[in-house]
Amino acid sequence: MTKYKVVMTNRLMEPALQNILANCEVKLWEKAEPIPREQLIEWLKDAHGLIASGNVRVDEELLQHAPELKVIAQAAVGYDNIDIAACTKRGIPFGNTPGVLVETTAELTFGLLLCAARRLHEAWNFVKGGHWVPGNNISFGMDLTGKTLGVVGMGQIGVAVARRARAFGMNIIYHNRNRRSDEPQIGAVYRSFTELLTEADCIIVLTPLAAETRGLFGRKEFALMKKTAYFVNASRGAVVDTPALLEALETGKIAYAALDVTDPEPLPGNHPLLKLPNILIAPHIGSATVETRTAMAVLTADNLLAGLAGKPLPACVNRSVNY
Ligand SMILES: NC(=O)c1ccc[n+]([C@@H]2O[C@H](COP(=O)([O-])OP(=O)(O)OC[C@H]3O[C@@H](n4cnc5c(N)ncnc54)[C@H](O)[C@@H]3O)[C@@H](O)[C@H]2O)c1
Ligand SMILES: O=C(O)[C@H](O)CO
Repeated sequence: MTKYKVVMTNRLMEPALQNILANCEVKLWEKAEPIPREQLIEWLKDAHGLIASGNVRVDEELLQHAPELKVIAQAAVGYDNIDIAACTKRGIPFGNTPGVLVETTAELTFGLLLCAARRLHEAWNFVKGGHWVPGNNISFGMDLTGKTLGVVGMGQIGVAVARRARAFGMNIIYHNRNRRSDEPQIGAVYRSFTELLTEADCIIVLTPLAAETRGLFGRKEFALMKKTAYFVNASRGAVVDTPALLEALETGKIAYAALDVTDPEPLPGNHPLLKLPNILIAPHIGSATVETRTAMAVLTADNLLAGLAGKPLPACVNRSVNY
């Protein structure tokens, strides 16, 4: 039996990779740098399936070079690198991995806030650097208990973060594209975007990156925040205007930022954000545990194989082409 041809722009965790290799003829890009566009175009010319990754742009121009493509899958919930309208126009279902990474990403997101508020990475560097001598200490942090957390983007991960914040005795306000009907269950109170910015002691961003959220946090928004505010971004780097964040941290418009995502990514080693004392940056590791990356890989393989077989994807973004 002829096997379907599949292009993978990065490696997936076992056993999902073995499942795909057993069922398909695979071209796998394994190098650390993103696959060059020309290489991807060349590989896609007779491919039936594509496993994409966040560093690959899937748009109309790319799809023109993939006439046989039946399905695209990606091991991520965010899909800002994929032109969904272009996929839909060609009848290609796109599968992502919602749900399976919610608790893990919430752990990292709330963990960033906790580490930032208690200055844990400064504390560790202080001790490691041999500065812990009588009379010397790091600058003090901030209690979370009793403070107001503002969640912007109260979706699956936002709700899981709110649950953790409640356990820490925080009051929770949120802003979302649509006001939620389950506020009592979540234990969060709705605010307009401006109200949230002015009222929150800590702000956590968990919206998708889309046209309406690109640059959502700019100079004006940082100016509205409390000077003591802690700002956490675990969504996508481009939701924040990076020069505006830099200025806000340098000039004391806000107190501190903790980021799991940056613009650009990876952040170059000489980037001015890295020179600031009031920032903590992680290299986009929200979902990066063995268990969760494995679950994401399994769902991605299931999406791919379902699409190749012409069946509904377990998690499909453009369902209109895949029922
Ligand atoms: N750091 C990481 O490793 C990591 C991991 C997983 C997800 N993410 C990011 O987090 C995002 C959210 O994931 P999720 O699973 O919670 O998705 P979700 O779809 O469940 O939640 C997103 C929420 O944002 C809201 N929203 C959309 N546009 C908005 C706007 N303009 N203003 C306010 N709210 C808006 C939506 O209504 C929704 O409630 C993903 O799209 C992805 O970009 C990052
Ligand atoms: O969107 C997501 O799932 C994460 O950012 C992937 O790493």
